[in-house]
Amino acid sequence: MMRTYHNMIAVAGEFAAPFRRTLGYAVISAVLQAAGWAITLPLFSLLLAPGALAVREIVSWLGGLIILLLLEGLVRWREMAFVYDYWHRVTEAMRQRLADRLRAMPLEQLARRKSGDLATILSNNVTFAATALSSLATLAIQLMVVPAALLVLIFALDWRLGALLLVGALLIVPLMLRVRRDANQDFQRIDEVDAAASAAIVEYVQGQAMLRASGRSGRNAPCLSGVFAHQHRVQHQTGHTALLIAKAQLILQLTLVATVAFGIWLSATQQLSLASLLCLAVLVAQLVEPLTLGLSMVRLFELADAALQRVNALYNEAAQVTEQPQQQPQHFAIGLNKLSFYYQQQEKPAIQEVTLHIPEHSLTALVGPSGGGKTTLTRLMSRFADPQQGSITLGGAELRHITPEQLLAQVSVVFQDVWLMDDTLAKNIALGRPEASHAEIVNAARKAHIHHVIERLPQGYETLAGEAGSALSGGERQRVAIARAILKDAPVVLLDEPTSSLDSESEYQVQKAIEALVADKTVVIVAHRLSTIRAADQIAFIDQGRCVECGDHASLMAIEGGRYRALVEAQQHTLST
Ligand SMILES: Nc1ncnc2c1ncn2[C@@H]1O[C@H](COP(=O)(O)OP(=O)(O)OP(=O)(O)O)[C@@H](O)[C@H]1O
Repeated sequence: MMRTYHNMIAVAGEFAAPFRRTLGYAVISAVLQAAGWAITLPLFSLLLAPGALAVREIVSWLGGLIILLLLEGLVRWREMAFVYDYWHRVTEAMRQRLADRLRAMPLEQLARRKSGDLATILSNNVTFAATALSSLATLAIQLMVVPAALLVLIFALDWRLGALLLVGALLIVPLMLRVRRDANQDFQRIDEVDAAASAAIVEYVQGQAMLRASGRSGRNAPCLSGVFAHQHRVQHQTGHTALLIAKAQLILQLTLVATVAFGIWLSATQQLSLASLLCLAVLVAQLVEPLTLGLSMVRLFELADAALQRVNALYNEAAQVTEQPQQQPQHFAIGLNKLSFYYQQQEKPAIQEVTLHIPEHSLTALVGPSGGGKTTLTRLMSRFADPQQGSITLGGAELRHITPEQLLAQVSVVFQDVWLMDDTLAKNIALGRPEASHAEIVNAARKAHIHHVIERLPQGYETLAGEAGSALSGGERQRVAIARAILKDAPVVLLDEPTSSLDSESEYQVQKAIEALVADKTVVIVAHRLSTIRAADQIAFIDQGRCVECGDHASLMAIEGGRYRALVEAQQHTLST
């Protein structure tokens, strides 16, 4: 219970104070409600008293009851204010905080999480967590405080009646603890299979072209097979808690009936007044609803608890921090100093003790066999993740000490998979410099050799990327990304395999676009086509995470039995055959 409360306070964030206040109101209104029912005892006593009716006293008790009801309505109104005033704000703030948290998470950590899982947290779990704060928490208080207060009143009527009820309530405690524990585990499993199903659907939709080509786009698609059946199995298995709840409800009903029967016997044997018996009947009748409703809602409370835990766990994920003291890059040379890096859960390092100096305004090409570590090196230069050993500097400042805003302002990246956001092509190009004028956007597109392609589209620069996506070839998408980098005009450019899998015309166009982008910049390019990087200032040959050779084309070709030389000769041989 306390864990759930702490999770609620953590999730409420800046709204924790009004939330606490609302819980206070919920307690007060529940106590007022129970106090109202307590008035039935003096009323029944007066009504059943022998002799003339004590009208004045009856009216004053009724007046007291009306005041209590008015007070309760007033407090409940304040309580509801949280639901109406804050619900949307809490939901929005929660999503905003989670988005901030995702932004602060190292990209490597983010890439490891399934997108379906994150989507579930940001949509379903946030909605449920907000519902838990806005209405379930106060409902839970109502369902606990009202029966507790009624139990105290029944004890006051006759301690034996109270004790009987208490024993019945204690009998169901172990059952309910089991329901809570099982339901909590169930909902975590349900969340996991739901997230897996969402991820599978995303994969199924994105991979349609490939699946249709291989004749596996139907129910037997590899990404879907088994996912829904597993989801159904898990949902079915998790239904057993409903049986436990029904058992607890039965025990409770029997206890209530036994209490009333015991009260009748006490009254028949002159141990309980008739007024007390009538009052007992009223109090027991008031107990039925909150107790049965409370029991049937335990699963819902646990579902909310699971949502709170998942939202909180994401809040608490490690963030990539800017270490103190903050440093400013003094120039645009890059230094890799004894750099080593492991991907999570990988035994072999992807990068091992790489030391490389990339001078300002120079072109450095990374070459080597597939899986050697070239992409990882460029990713580390944009602080995709922090290296476990060694350091990377930009202009003499360590990346860990540069704020993300400053780093992003200095570095443009064009990676293998060009990502276009769901907006117009103009907005996509202006992503790195939203304040750019239309003329500047067109100018960047011209330099990137993509202007004539965009102009031919019916909506031109106003074409939505989603619609343009299917009309743009791989090379054209890359040129949109290059136009984006040209417009941003950052002094450092990281390019990852921009010429992979293109026909020769597209490759020529992309090459021209790159030439426009890299002039006067510090450039690191991952290259497979060695012909295009002969003029590079330096070429680093990366294999098994190590920099095994480094120099310009001529000096590397001069190494007898050198790795770069062997690669060039192998490519020349392939081209000539
Ligand atoms: N996200 C990841 N998680 C775990 N291991 C990874 C990840 N990305 C890459 N690796 C591993 O790190 C090593 C280096 O990969 P990297 O992609 O940097 O090589 P590369 O030289 O760029 O290869 P290619 O030329 O094929 O793109 C490989 O062993 C690869 O399997």
